[in-house]
Amino acid sequence: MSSTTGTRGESVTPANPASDTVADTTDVTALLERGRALSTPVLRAAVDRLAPPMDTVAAYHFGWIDAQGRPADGDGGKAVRPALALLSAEAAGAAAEAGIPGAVAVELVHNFSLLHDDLMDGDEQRRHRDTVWKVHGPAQAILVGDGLFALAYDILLELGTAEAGRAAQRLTTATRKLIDGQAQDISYEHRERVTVEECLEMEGNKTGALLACACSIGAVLGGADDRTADVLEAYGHHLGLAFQAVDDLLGIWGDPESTGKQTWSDLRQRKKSLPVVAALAAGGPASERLGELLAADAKSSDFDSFSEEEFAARAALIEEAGGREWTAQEARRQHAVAIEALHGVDMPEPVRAQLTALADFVVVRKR
Ligand SMILES: CC(C)=CCC/C(C)=C/CC/C(C)=C/COP(=O)(O)OP(=O)(O)O
Repeated sequence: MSSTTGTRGESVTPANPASDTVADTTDVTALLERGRALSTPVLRAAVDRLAPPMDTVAAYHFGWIDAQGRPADGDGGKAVRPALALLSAEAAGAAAEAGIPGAVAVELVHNFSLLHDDLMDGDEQRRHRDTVWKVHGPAQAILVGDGLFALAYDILLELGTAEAGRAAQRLTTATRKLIDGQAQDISYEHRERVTVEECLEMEGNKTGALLACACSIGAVLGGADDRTADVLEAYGHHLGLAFQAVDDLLGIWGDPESTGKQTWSDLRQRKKSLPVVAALAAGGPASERLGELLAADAKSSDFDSFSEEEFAARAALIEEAGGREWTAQEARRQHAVAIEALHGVDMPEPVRAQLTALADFVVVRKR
């Protein structure tokens, strides 16, 4: 496997234990850059429609300006969903450009969810800078999130075509799942035990649904019939599950320099992410000790001032109980199912290869 780093640091070097079995992914940086280049002008024009100061707050969130309002070239995210939408339009036989409104609509919903999620979780860092609620306050985080959500439908529905209506319906279904997944995720933080099945269902909702939707609405806007869109949606769903499994690994063992988030971010949040749930389900001494510690943590009034060492001890138990390896295997399994799903559609072979490369990137990413 080759090792290279893109202009925004999209390393394709194996980054975590999920990466053992994937193919070379060296062209992914170009795919992500293309998605970003084609969608950003439309995204910026959409954001400009927000009333002040929401337009400025959104520009800060996307990294176009800094906290002082000066132009910036900040980390606006990996743009995985736009890349998927454009490739799916091509898979349907259209030019990539046909997928742009879908790419932008999904990216708007994704960013709405990040703004609200950071506020709900009290997360202070995203994309290597302070979160919107931290800089501009909770009201702006809520309002700008709402604004991005509404803009997503503007972008689709002002096309005025039957395809845009079908795409908007798929976006609504995906957003409902995204919200369900978030509600499940939050409720699980307060539960002592969550099954692996419950965790996978939650992750399919909170992450799988929107990646799936990026694919299906890109395809619909590219002229695909519903069956073809459904096949690409299945690819995106399993890719989303792989994506979230890797996110769960990075949420415990990720390097903050790469992820742009705090150390041990998911442990600080008491997330019942896959490594934790799998470790608790494994049984054995490490699993039992972890269960005791997490049960005590749930009642501890000192949890917010836990040291790095205390989180490191919990991470070590999760790993010893097998939660890290199980999650890495799950990422690889979902990656394989996603690629297999692509066989259900006739598409130009270069597009199939690019969708495969994007799936490979998802399991080797460090951020
Ligand atoms: C309703 C509501 C509040 C829902 C929240 C749901 C939520 C935050 C799900 C997590 C999805 C996820 C993996 C985000 C990171 O995506 P990414 O790594 O592609 O982010 P990037 O754009 O920064 O690269």
